[in-house]
Amino acid sequence: MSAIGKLLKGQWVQRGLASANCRSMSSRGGSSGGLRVLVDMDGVLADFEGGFLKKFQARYPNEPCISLEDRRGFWVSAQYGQLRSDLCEKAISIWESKNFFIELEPLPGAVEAVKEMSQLKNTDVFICTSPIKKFTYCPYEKYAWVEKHFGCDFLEQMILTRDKTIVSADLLIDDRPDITGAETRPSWEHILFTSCHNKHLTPNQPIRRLHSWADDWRAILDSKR
Ligand SMILES: O=c1ccn([C@@H]2O[C@H](COP(=O)(O)O)[C@@H](O)[C@H]2O)c(=O)[nH]1
Ligand SMILES: [Mg+2]
Repeated sequence: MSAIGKLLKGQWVQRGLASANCRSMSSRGGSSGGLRVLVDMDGVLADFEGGFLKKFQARYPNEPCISLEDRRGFWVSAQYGQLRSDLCEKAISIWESKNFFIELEPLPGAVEAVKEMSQLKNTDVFICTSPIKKFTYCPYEKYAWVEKHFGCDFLEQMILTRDKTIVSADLLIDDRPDITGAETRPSWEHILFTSCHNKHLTPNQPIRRLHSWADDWRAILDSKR
């Protein structure tokens, strides 16, 4: 049976019931016409790196792994592949598995900060995240994660795209250092969110950082108003 067939037969029908209260009209949505902020999900709101390491160690207890302290580079799979070539596929198998994305823990202060940000006057907040191409679980679970931590009204603010350069905004808060795509001059300023994989990095271009959600994100927003 195709992946879509399986989804329609099982997962969506079953889990869709859990979200029945999200079917009604939302009170969110629309735009204030003010500052537009895109907030990435993996590595900014959700603890992708911590969740990955925990599940990798649980599934492959006899394989070597890379501590968060030793992580370098955005691509987890690439660093595991350098450690030993077959570990690349094993790493990928972790985030391709059911319940990987939904079970990620929020990063400290992330949910509180984004809820507060979205309540600010003249401020429109969107969660902008890239799904993996193996779509069986990831896109569904990303929506479910936002519903779980922010409530169903926030689903109006979701943008799933593998090319963030074509999304127009004032700011993009994202842990990936190199964000490229079809648009060579994106409208947003990229604020690099510090993560275990990028904290040692000195980017070629000057780039502002948000070191954590305890850092002064309000000042960054105000600097663009
Ligand atoms: O080695 C890796 C690490 C992460 N991914 C996936 O990339 C995206 C990252 O999304 P962002 O919106 O840039 O945070 C996410 O879906 C990870 O699962 C990967 O494919 N390989
Ligand atoms: Mg990210």
